[in-house]
Amino acid sequence: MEGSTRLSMIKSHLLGNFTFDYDPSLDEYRKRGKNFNTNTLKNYYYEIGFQHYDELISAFSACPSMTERGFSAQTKDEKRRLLMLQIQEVSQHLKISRDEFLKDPLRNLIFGIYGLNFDMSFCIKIGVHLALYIDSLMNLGTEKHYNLIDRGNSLKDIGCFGLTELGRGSNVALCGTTAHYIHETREFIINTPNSLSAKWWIGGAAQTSNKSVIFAQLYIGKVNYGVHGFVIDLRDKIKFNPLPGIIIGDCGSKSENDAIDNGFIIFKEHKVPYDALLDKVSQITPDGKYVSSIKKKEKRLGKMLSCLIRGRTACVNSSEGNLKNALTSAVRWAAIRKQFGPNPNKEVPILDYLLTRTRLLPHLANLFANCAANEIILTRYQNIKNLMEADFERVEGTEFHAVLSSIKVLTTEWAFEGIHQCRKVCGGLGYSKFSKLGELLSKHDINLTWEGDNNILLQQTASFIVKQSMKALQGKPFEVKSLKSLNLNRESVQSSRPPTFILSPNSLLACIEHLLNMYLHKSLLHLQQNSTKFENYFDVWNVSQPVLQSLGRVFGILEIAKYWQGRYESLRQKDSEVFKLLEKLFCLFLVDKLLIYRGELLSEGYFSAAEAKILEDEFENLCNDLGESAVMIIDAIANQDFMHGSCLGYSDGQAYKRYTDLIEAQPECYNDTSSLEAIKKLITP
Ligand SMILES: Cc1cc2nc3c(=O)[nH]c(=O)nc-3n(C[C@H](O)[C@H](O)[C@H](O)COP(=O)(O)OP(=O)(O)OC[C@H]3O[C@@H](n4cnc5c(N)ncnc54)[C@H](O)[C@@H]3O)c2cc1C
Repeated sequence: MEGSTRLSMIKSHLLGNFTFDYDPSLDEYRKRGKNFNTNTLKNYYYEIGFQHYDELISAFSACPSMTERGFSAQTKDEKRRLLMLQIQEVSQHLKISRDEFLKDPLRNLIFGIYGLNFDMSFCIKIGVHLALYIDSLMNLGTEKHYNLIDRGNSLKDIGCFGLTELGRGSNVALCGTTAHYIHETREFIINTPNSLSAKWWIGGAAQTSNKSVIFAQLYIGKVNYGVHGFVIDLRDKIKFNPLPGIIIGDCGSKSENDAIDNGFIIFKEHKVPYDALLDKVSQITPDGKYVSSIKKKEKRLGKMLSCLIRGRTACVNSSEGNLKNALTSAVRWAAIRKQFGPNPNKEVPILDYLLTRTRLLPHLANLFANCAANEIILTRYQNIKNLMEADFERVEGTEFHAVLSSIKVLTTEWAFEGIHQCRKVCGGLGYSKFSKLGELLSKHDINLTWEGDNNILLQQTASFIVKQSMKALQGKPFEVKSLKSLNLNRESVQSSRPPTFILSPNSLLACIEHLLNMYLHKSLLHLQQNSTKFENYFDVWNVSQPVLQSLGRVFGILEIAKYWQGRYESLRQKDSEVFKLLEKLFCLFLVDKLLIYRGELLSEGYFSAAEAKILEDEFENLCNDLGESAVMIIDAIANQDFMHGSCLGYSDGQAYKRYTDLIEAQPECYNDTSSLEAIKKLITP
């Protein structure tokens, strides 16, 4: 037992009403796990950007507001104050500047990942400024905006990102805010023409930001040139009041993430200078003519929205952090918590039950898949960014958008389901605020909607696959890697059967590939059949959605799986035990996904009922086998205890003591008189 743990146990014996002997349950489970090198697994998991983690861990650990954050922040205001303090403290320990970013963009991305592992609100608050506001200036602005980027990086300005409106979210092309060009003075008048056009939900607008990138319809005379970005001062920097012609309010309490001050913004004929226009793509010449390097309006909109890439990336990263923190609590707690047993005097840990293992282990496999998804982005992001800077319309850019959209959907959904399962595995104590699981679930929830609603994003992935396939059917071969495994021959897809050794990683992967081809042909068939029933493509597309959504999903699963397999293969020679462990997690991931689509595969005749049964058995075998090592796996990849902050998930395994200490530390624990008067009135003496 560590000295500090022993000391705090002695103190609690003296002060509290709950006393516990040292609980060895977690240590005992650790000894049971299959012997593998946890360092190899840790190095594998954090390999990309490994060099940056030490800097981040020591910066975060040096901030008292982060290591001792506790559970005291209750109200919206308290949460906001604490968050600002955390940002302030971290910024004193970490160098952030445009030069640092350009020198090493990976460092910034890893900073985002680590921050999201600490707390979504923390990272989103600073992320809206650093990623959405500053990225918009970098992607859409020109040299004259560099000064603003530097000011933003050194926190002399704080900016927000104003796209969504009260009346319009997903359909941003129809945003209502207008920017009318006045040629005489070379200014724009920014206006909110009606209540539904108020900018809404804008993170950081209600209190923190003095600047914003605002998206508005650009008009010259009566001609509308579509949505453009403008960088606009919102407040004076002395009193922090909104400038004349700008009204700002708070969007009110939310389900969670209240530390982020989401606000609404109304413009009343507010004048801004010409340089407010982020003019990399489009300019207005001195004689008042509109010129643009991207001719089509909808393509220009695509460029404007490319600023959302990092936001979407953040959703994938944050899913990994949230799910990992939840699993850390649930797996450790399941090794500590004992219920029932063959011997009435000796209960067994709930993690011993096959049922618990089948509830937790598929989510652990998803977590490793999410880690692979993070890496797909980390390894491709800079290259794609450079390619798109040179030529925005490159097909590689569209492909990246399709891949990112699908993996954003998958990972955010996996994390949501996984966190909820972890809450249930932790039973009643999982519902306590001190387990952090409820907070994680509510905070994570919005990842399924912001940065592109998941259902809309899947449509974009499906649209990319369908368009490219139509071109390929007309004789233009697939140009991008992710589509090379598509088989355009419907008969050959329909007649294909699973490889004999259905349970090997390659055979399972082949089944997923088949599933993708099956959904491709189903989608094309649905679109074709529906085009005879409906007059316009809008309706054809909409009624074909159920099958198109599956196409978008399976595409992402295959992309992640292909990447993941390549990564763990690199360990085959280096460490055969860790290699075998990762291979099992990989197979569990694929088996779990194939079981989701088992009905479809059976009805298409791809599987027989006996083959489906083999898959079901394998699912149980893998969960059972991996369940034995689950604590060791979590130990290898878990965050430091202060990062997850859950009393159930601490690495010392003293969950009961940590929980009751927190309960007794609450001022109202033994002395809550808040409703005493009302109770007295209610109860007749
Ligand atoms: C806490 C929070 C913070 C935010 N921060 C910001 C910010 O800083 N800046 C900013 O600009 N925005 C921000 N947003 C807005 C966010 O990006 C939008 O909420 C999101 O894009 C979804 O738009 P919506 O809410 O209008 O939903 P809608 O677009 O109205 O969608 C509602 C439902 O309709 C469905 N739907 C829509 N179209 C279709 C279709 N064609 N087919 C089938 N179904 C469809 C969707 O799937 C969804 O389920 C924030 C939102 C929240 C809640």
